[in-house]
Amino acid sequence: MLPEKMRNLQTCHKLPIIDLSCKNLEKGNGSWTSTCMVVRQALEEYGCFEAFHDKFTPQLHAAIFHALGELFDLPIETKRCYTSNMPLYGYSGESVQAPLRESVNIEEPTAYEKARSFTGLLETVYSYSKQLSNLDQMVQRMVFESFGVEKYYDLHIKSTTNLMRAIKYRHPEKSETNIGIGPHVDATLLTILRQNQVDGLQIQAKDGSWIEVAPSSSSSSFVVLAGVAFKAWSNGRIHSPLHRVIMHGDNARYSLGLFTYSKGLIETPEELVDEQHPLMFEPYHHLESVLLHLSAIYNGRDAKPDM
Ligand SMILES: O=C(O)CCC(=O)C(=O)O
Ligand SMILES: [Fe+2]
Repeated sequence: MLPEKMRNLQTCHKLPIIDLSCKNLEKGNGSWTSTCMVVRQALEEYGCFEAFHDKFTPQLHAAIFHALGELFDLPIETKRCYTSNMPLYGYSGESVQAPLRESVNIEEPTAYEKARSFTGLLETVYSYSKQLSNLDQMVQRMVFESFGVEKYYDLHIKSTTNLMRAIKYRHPEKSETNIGIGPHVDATLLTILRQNQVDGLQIQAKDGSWIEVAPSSSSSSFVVLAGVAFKAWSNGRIHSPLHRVIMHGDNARYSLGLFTYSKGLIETPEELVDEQHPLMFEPYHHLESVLLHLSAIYNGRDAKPDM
């Protein structure tokens, strides 16, 4: 019998890869419709896939990860000045729970002015989030279409808001844990992640095994992950996977995430509820409940899931 650690990584799963490049996809054409179904299948089976999207140039990626390196190299006193009125937004330093991890969390809608007045480096990161947001909206539209409820999409997307998170995981010292962030689900609708060349993200498959995510280094590659809000919205059909970051090797890992929330209600469309699929989740105020949850963590109480 293999030790538990190895057994859990023994997996024949491979994360689905989906090409969402605009040159191939036009809303309404055949490949758009079939790609909507492929996105749905990936989110139902894994809650996650690797997306290719051709709008991001290698130059842009080089500039972004260069900016991230400089951002986290700023003195700790400077980073701590990037604060927010909202709990856990702004700069979040290394902690007992995640000793390798620091993050800078930029929230909309005040983000632009604030990021700009803090440092030009954050402005670069924030402008990138605008492009990621287009990808996010495209995936959400595809999900709505794949479930035949596109009539709700426009209203839904108007009420969404994003958090852009820049993360650094330093490599662990010999005596330290190699856990960058422990297993959690995101409370988002969707999370879109882009990393530097250092892997470490793992996604739990439905059978309990961990899939090591090794995205292509192409500037067009992103990891798309469903949060619990999409699971609730879809009446449990979309899977929201546990995921974690494990650090290997000597290099620091940098990642950028776009985290999407609704400022309104998460409510399952009536079309997705019937006798075989009774309502699993009562409607709830998304962002409001996430912020309440964060306040609970902030006040030292134990809470799950992560934001
Ligand atoms: O750094 C990553 O790739 C994952 C980060 C993550 O899961 C989170 O911040 O919720
Ligand atoms: Fe996460």
